[in-house]
Amino acid sequence: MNFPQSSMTNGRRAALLFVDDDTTVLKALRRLFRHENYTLYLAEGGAEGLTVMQEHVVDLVICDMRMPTMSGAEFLAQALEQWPETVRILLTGYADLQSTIEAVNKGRIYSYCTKPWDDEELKLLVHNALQQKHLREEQERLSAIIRQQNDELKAINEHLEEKVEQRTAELEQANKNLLLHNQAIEAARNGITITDAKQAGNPLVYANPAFKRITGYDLAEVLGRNLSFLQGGDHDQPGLESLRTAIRRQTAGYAVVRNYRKDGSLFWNELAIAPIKNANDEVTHFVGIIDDITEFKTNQAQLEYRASYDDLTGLVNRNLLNDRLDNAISTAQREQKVFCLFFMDLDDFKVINDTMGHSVGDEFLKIIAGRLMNCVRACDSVARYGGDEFVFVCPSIAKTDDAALIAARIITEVSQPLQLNGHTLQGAISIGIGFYPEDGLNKETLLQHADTAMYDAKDKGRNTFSFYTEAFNQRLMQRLTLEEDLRQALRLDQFVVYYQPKFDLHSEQINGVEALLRWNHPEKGLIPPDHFIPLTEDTDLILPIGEWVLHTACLQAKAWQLAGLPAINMAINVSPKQLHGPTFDQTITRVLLQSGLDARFLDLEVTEGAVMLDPDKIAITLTRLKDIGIRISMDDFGTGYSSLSYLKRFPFDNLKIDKAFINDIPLDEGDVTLVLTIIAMAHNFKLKVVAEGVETQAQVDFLARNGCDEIQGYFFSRPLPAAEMEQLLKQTN
Ligand SMILES: Nc1nc2c(ncn2[C@@H]2O[C@@H]3COP(=O)(O)O[C@H]4[C@@H](O)[C@H](n5cnc6c(=O)[nH]c(N)nc65)O[C@@H]4COP(=O)(O)O[C@H]3[C@H]2O)c(=O)[nH]1
Repeated sequence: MNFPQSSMTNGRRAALLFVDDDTTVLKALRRLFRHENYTLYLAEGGAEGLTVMQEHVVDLVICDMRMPTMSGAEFLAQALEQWPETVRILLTGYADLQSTIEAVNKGRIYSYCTKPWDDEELKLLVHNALQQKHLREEQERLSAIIRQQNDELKAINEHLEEKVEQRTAELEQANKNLLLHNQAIEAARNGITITDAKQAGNPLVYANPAFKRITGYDLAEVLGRNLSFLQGGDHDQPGLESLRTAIRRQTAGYAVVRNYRKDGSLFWNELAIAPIKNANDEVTHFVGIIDDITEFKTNQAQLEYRASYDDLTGLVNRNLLNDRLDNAISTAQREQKVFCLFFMDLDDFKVINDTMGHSVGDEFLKIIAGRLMNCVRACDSVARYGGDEFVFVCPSIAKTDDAALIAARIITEVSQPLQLNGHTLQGAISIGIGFYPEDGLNKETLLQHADTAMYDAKDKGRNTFSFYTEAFNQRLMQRLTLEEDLRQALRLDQFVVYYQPKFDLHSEQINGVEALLRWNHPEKGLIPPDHFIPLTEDTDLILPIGEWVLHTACLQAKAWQLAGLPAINMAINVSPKQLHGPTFDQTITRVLLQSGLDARFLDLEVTEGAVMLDPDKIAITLTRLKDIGIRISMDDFGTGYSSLSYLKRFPFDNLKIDKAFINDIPLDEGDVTLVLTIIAMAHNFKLKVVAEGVETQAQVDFLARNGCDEIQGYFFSRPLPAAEMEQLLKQTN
């Protein structure tokens, strides 16, 4: 028989092992299979058989059942454990048949063959066993391949599923993103448009809701149209050209353009466009982002305006004035020309502001600004330089005569009465004029010199104009020096108070003194107050100096009382600035407290001009002072407004007739009538009358005869230093 397949296992010859203690059996078996295509191993016992199996690959074992030392069953059990793939066949006698069949059934051996065996049967058994082994191995190999392929398939499947899941997630995310982008575009504050770049005329295919909010157009009205309709007729704009170029070149573009809403109103569009490309890199659409920057533009314009113009009056401000002056100077230099500059300051504007409030003051300034503009040519610059200061640069005026004409016109215009808040007001302005280059080679000097000239105009009586002169500049410089000297005088204690007695014509006694300030200058000697008080008024120096006088005079009055001299009134001059100060009554109370002087001995002399500045406020202040016992005198009566209503309105105790009316009595009939009228009128108001500047016996007699209560003047005594005044008090009272 030929069994070619079974003799080969995995491409090699199958190996058979015969185990029997009987060498004749072994030889018989070898003989039987010698010519078959097998590799044959022989072992004379179980132990040797196991050694062979360890050293060689054995496909089939034929083993005798009954062997000494190790039985066939024992050997096969060990072989099964170590080489389960090896086919095991038992050679058995009939005596062992039962246990052999059991072994077959339990799978411990493949089959058995009873001794003596039939050769062909044994060969067939071996062949079949090997065939089966081969088939089983083949099946296992195939199963392994199938298992491996299954595993690979599973892995591919799992990978595919993973991929599908991932793709699905990506798609879901992409969908979400798309939705989000869509919502973002719809919710965007900026207008967003998409136009079709492939169609002629680049028509609109999409616009978000903000587009409607900004332009007022519904989507239905604008779809399919070219967005140039937003320009209205306003096509001549530089920004548009850059947008057109961008579209032509299919690139991104940006421009700020004027657009018009559906209602025709203008809005500033900060427009950015960008091309959208398809997969083939072709531009299919343009996206446009519209930002309505109208508010920003308006604010910007306002800021620019504010940087150059005065908010209140709309006149040029200092910044722009500086530029214009620079220009005027360079033009004048280039063309060898002269130009003129007016420095203007409203007279008594502070009074309007203080008495009527800032809003009236502002309105007043606006009206004046308008009037100034009326006086100049449209191309000239009138600037608001400070609170109530204005500057006018006039390149066309080169001669003093022309400048004087304009100045006069400005004064006339400003002085026209005007109605504000139910009041009739009359403006007044002082103008200083300087010429370039004569009065200043640069703008700072020119402005300063015109300002100096303006002070000259003020000095000349206000509501007038002055040309800059070096002489006045010198005077101004002296004034500045004097101011500094006065500050120093206060620091160095150079002020002294003189006292001039007041004589009571009824009791014929000194019943008071007036404190009069002197400046004991180390070089110039005693300087009278008229020489420096006006300046201290202008500079606020009067406040510390006035307080010093109050303090010194009150201390002096108290000192005389303490020295046993009869108690007399101490009259002290109060300047308008002091009186209008917010803490004047507190200052007085403090001075009284510090000096220890009883309020009823203090007599404050105020002028008509001072109370006139803000009558309501001053009436309250004076009443408050009067309430604590202080006396109030109206000084210099007759020189100012001399209004009867004032005598009623303010809590005056005394009325002082100015020296100007006393000088020529009793000879001048006019003055006599006036003085008699004042005395009668004052008495009607229950005021005492004091005559100032009494120098002659005739004046004394006249005044005594006509009921004047007190006199003050050189006739009785000049103002005296404290020590001399003390002597006089001792002698006379
Ligand atoms: N020709 C002539 N003059 C006479 C005669 N009798 C008095 N006088 C002068 O007339 C001035 C009277 O003072 P006033 O009217 O209050 O006028 C004062 C007053 O307005 C102001 N003044 C003086 N001291 C002070 C002060 O402490 N504070 C303030 N705010 N002003 C003061 O200065 C002005 C001038 O003061 P004075 O030079 O001291 O001049 C004093 C006095 O010396 C006379 O018979 N003939």
